[in-house]
Amino acid sequence: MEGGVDYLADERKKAEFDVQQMKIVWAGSHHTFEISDRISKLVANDPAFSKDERTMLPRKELFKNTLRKASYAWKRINDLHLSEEEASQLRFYVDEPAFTDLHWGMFIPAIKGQGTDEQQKKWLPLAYKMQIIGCYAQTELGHGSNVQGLETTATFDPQTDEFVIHSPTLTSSKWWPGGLGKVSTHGVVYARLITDGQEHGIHGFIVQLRRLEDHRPLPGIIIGDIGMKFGNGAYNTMDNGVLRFDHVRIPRDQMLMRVSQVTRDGKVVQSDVPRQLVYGTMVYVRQTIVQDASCALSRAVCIATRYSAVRRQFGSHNGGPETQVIDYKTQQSRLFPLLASAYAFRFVGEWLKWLYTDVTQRLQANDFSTLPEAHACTAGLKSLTTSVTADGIEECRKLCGGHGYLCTSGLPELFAVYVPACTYEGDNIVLMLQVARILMKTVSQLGSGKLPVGTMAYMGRIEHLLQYRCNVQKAEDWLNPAIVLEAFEARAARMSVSCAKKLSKFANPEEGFAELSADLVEAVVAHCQLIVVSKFIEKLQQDIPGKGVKQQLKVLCGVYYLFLLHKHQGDFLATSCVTPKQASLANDQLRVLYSQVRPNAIALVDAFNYTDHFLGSILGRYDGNVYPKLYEAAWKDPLNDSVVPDGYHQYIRPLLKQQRSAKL
Ligand SMILES: CCCCCCCC/C=C\CCCC(=O)SCCNC(=O)CCNC(=O)[C@H](O)C(C)(C)COP(=O)(O)OP(=O)(O)OC[C@H]1O[C@@H](n2cnc3c(N)ncnc32)[C@H](O)[C@@H]1OP(=O)(O)O
Ligand SMILES: Cc1cc2nc3c(=O)[nH]c(=O)nc-3n(C[C@H](O)[C@H](O)[C@H](O)COP(=O)(O)OP(=O)(O)OC[C@H]3O[C@@H](n4cnc5c(N)ncnc54)[C@H](O)[C@@H]3O)c2cc1C
Repeated sequence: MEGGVDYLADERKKAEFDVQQMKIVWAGSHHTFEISDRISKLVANDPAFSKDERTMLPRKELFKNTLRKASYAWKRINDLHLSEEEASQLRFYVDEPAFTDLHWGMFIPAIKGQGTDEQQKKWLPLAYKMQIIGCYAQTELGHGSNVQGLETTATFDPQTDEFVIHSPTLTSSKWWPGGLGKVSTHGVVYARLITDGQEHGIHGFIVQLRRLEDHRPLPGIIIGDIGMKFGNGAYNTMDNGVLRFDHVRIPRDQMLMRVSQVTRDGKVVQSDVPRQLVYGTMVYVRQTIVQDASCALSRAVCIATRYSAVRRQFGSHNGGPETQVIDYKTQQSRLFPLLASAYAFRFVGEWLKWLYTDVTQRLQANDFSTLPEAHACTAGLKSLTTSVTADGIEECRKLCGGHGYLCTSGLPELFAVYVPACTYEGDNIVLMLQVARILMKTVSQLGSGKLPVGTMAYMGRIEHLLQYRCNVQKAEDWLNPAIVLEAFEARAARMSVSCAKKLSKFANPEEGFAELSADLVEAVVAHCQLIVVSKFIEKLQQDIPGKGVKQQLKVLCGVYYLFLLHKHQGDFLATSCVTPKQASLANDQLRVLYSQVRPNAIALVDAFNYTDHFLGSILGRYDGNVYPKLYEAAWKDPLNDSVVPDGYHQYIRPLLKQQRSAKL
């Protein structure tokens, strides 16, 4: 893959499986592997996409550099006639948050999902050619999670056949939309629809924000960037923006009208599409965020695993080499569950993509029956995977000791870029509580004859799950997927039923829900972990070619669920799903699996097929040549440009002089 001496060659020789085949499993297919391999190399080999100085640039330079890269990327996409899939891979491997993420990831999907055929025909060609650039302007200074609480108004004026978009208060200023601050010419703006003095809820409107001639804001529009965010480089390449409207007029046909229409005389007509489709873009993006979680986590794990094999501490015998830190059981027990989680999230992300595609096809045929399942799965899995990934990146930084704290390890920037995923596209707790509502509704309907479907189907066997007793006798019994699935199902079902029972004691269900919300979130976590475990197990039922590939995946699947069982043994014991003895056997089996991962660890992270450019980490270099490169990089820091620092004469010399004269 990369040239030069391979300091990890001995580790690579230990692999017990076909790494090339694992790369294809990770990519999803031969086709996606070929594209991602080719495009990642194309980006890595082009100096215009260098990331070397990103964490050292002041904001204005950083932002301009992002604009340069985005414009160059667009030129490459067109010059090379890249397909939509190849273009999106190219943007991914450029690896720099930019306005284009929101243009392609939210603006266009919002028009596709909520616009009528005519609206799509009018706006999409302009957007596809980037003749207009769009953002998704929903969140306000005063309201983000509570979408129904948004204050921006869109009042229909029947005299002129226009909507008047207005920000009535400071807190109604749009605040956060990516790409809005400095770039977008247009936005899908969410506002309260008012016709004839009556409110009709939140709807999306296509609003032009800047003149196409000179990029100045249109009359009545105040627009800018909201300021620096957490971390060096990181998400500061993005112009998250603020936007205010002073009675800005747009034609009536710029309200996205798939869900509801406003007629020429100001009547609001609901189509038979459910109103929740106004939230459809969020469902789409949450699904992509789950896929993205496996990328971010695998990247951190790749860095920490390679470095753990390079790094040696203690244990030298007769002057021989010290022990590789990856051989410490504590290191393995922190690192390998994250490696297993990266694979688990990959497969659940793959499944969620399938689910989303299926729901979209059904929606097109006016079948809305699977929308609640799509909402529950995307909301729950987005929350679970982003929380684990953000914590996992930080754990990987700690696994790299002191060097992990250097920007050249790539981990601080990765964490800073990634951690807002726990907040954007729905705060993780708020989304978990959405799933909790759906779980409680499902439990309350048990026995009514309405069978739970999709990922809640296991609740249909509630009687059995409430009586279930785990029959694990010895550690290896924990390798039986059927036993594991039942234990996870019973735990999730019992936690939900327990919450439902407590809820039923409250006279006011909303009060009960608020009071029990922390317990409800725990029940949702159990439910979502069950989904991930079951999708991993399902993946193993497929035909997976390649020497030893399936076996490695079985080991990783075992690590994933046994680690969860160990970490959450309080839940499993409290719900009597396992006995203390069985929990202890699970932990014994987990240690056995760690020792099976160990020889394959480097090959398992090689299977992600990341270039050194994409990893952006000296510690994670493919060749393991860490120390000379760390040493070399230190001298490139601008602080080392001069031997005597700027400020010496002003601040250090007078200090030293003063101490000398005090002594004399
Ligand atoms: C390759 C492409 C990559 C592109 C992406 C790049 C990433 C870029 C990085 C960052 C982008 C970040 C962008 C943003 O952050 S945009 C803003 C996101 N904002 C949010 O997510 C807000 C979160 N809040 C909400 O979603 C909602 O307000 C709410 C929490 C769900 C509450 O809403 P509301 O009060 O209206 O609803 P109820 O709780 O009363 O529920 C009513 C019924 O509706 C159902 N429901 C709720 N949401 C949905 C949905 N999304 N889809 C379908 N159904 C939904 C809910 O279950 C209730 O159903 P019931 O049957 O009980 O009536
Ligand atoms: C980097 C970044 C990019 C973004 N990009 C965009 C964008 O492109 N477009 C856009 O429109 N928005 C964007 N956003 C906004 C984002 O969607 C919101 O920040 C997010 O939805 C969370 O809402 P909030 O900020 O109002 O949090 P709040 O809701 O104010 O959350 C604050 C705290 O209150 C808790 N909380 C809130 N409600 C409840 C409840 N009912 N029960 C229990 N606890 C609760 C939360 O858990 C949290 O701990 C972006 C945000 C970030 C950070």
